[in-house]
Amino acid sequence: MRHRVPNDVQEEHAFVVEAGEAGKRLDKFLSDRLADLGVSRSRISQWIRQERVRVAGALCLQGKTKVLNGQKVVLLAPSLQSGIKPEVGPVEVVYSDPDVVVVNKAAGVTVHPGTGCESGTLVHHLAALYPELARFDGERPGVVHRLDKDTSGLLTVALNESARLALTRSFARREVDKEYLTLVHGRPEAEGTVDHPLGRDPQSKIRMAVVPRGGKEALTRFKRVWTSPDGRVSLLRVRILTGRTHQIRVHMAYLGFPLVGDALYGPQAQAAFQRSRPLLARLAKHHMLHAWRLAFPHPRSGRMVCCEQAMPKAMWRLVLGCGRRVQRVGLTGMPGCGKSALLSELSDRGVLTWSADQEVRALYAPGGDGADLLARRFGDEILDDSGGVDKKALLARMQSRPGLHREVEELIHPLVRHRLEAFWTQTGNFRLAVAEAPLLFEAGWSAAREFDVVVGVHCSRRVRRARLQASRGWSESMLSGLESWQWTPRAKLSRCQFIVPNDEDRHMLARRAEMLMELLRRRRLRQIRSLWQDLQVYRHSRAVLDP
Ligand SMILES: CC(C)(COP(=O)(O)OP(=O)(O)OC[C@H]1O[C@@H](n2cnc3c(N)ncnc32)[C@H](O)[C@@H]1O)[C@@H](O)C(=O)NCCC(=O)NCCS
Ligand SMILES: Nc1ncnc2c1ncn2[C@@H]1O[C@H](COP(=O)(O)OP(=O)(O)OP(=O)(O)O)[C@@H](O)[C@H]1O
Repeated sequence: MRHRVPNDVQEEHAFVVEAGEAGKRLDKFLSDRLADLGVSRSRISQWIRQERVRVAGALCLQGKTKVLNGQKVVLLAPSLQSGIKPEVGPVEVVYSDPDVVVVNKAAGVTVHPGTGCESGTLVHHLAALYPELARFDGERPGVVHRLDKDTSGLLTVALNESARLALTRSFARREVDKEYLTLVHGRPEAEGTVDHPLGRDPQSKIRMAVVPRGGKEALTRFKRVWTSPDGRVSLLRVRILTGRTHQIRVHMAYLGFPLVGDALYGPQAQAAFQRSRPLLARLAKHHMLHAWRLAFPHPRSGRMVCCEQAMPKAMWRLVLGCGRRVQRVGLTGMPGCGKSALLSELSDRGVLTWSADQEVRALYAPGGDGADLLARRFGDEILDDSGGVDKKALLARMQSRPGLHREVEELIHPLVRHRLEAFWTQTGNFRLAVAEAPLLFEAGWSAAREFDVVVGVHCSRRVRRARLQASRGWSESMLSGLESWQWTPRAKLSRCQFIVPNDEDRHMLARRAEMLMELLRRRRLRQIRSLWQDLQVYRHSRAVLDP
């Protein structure tokens, strides 16, 4: 009878059983002899069943058959070459040994070939560096887990079959600790878990979605590590306990915090980001997701291999860019202390400035919103001939009716605050912006949301009184009347981070303005340094094998 020889036979391996091997099972004998090639026992059993093995000239279909001393065992194995043609290309190896290699995949690189991507993938480049990968068949040589094309970070690849099996087992048993870093729009809770099944989006062929029925179980945990001062962007550490397609992207978008750069799951947030921070948005060409930490038991020794990979440059530059915003300084103090004088010294030195009193003047001008509101409340007699607010008349009313000043403030302060908010959004590339507001604390603007720092100007009442008398002709009763509507000097100054004394002349005030600018600059640098320190751990790479 003629034996059927598989027609794809490519390689013949012939061995003679030695005395020490006699009595071994055939499959065990072959797997020991082929160990260097990284061929698994299950692959050998398959070959035996496929009639590829002859013992002493006879076809043998039983792996359990015992081999005898001196017998010739011939295996007609299919080619052990993989379908991947090695290509020289960039690969950043983070860790490697004879069994396993860990690489830092760049965003935009596909891991293995698939439809529409036949060459130039990471495994093509790896095959050029590690010829042993050619022993795997198929198009995913050594690949034991995956990273999406646009996700960057750590990827483990097995270099032989037994390592592949061991690593696949470790992943299945969740012995692998894999953590991602991601930048999302908005400010999620300090930490959270998303437990919603995922399936194909019924409305789109390319999207996944949280689906009410028929989805696959999906569990994502995150911790927020940093949020930009304007609350627009946060950096998260994320672990996924299941590995569904686009899991992190879909789950975070579902919570309302899509990934920065993710036009598929966060098109609106991305468009808004592009509008408000066009230069920064250019850094987010793809979604900001980076597999930064990977720890797995070594497939041979079982010792943990721990790798950490710094976040990519574009992601770090985005964090820094979003972390750096104009320093918002509030300036306040008692009437006549010299707020406007200090503001003009700062403005002369290139600082961007804003003044509540000037905004009130604009609001009170003919046709202004303030004039309109006050006229509706008090009638046209509060307006002068041009249609603007008659400030003398208004002040006289405020002084004559106790409590009326509060009513005026309640009408006017929201308008002023609105203009202050608009001012913060128009600070362009300025590092420092100072907003003068006599009633900053009284109006409730002291919250950290409005200002990074509040500066108080102080000078003795005697000096204030004299200056106001000389410059504005204010009487003692005028001054004390306005003061009675304000907090005391002590209450104001105790809430300020910096105090600028102003009892001396203008020359001295100019020097103090320069000193203040220097102190504010140092404070800005300290804040940037502390951001660097807080996020230091995500900017360094290391690979260690635990003892
Ligand atoms: C009282 C008004 C008519 C006086 O106008 P005028 O042009 O003469 O002075 P100006 O607006 O430049 O204010 C001068 C100083 O007065 C003091 N002052 C002004 N308004 C108030 C007030 N409501 N309570 C206490 N002090 C005040 C501040 O120290 C201010 O710097 C005017 O300030 C006003 O309408 N104030 C109510 C709105 C307000 O609270 N403005 C303060 C800034 S938000
Ligand atoms: N160091 C100084 N030396 C001399 N004059 C000064 C000095 N500082 C301020 N002045 C003058 O004192 C007056 C009051 O100062 P300024 O208008 O700056 O005070 P303010 O705090 O803005 O007061 P208000 O709250 O009433 O608007 C102005 O005429 C100003 O030119």
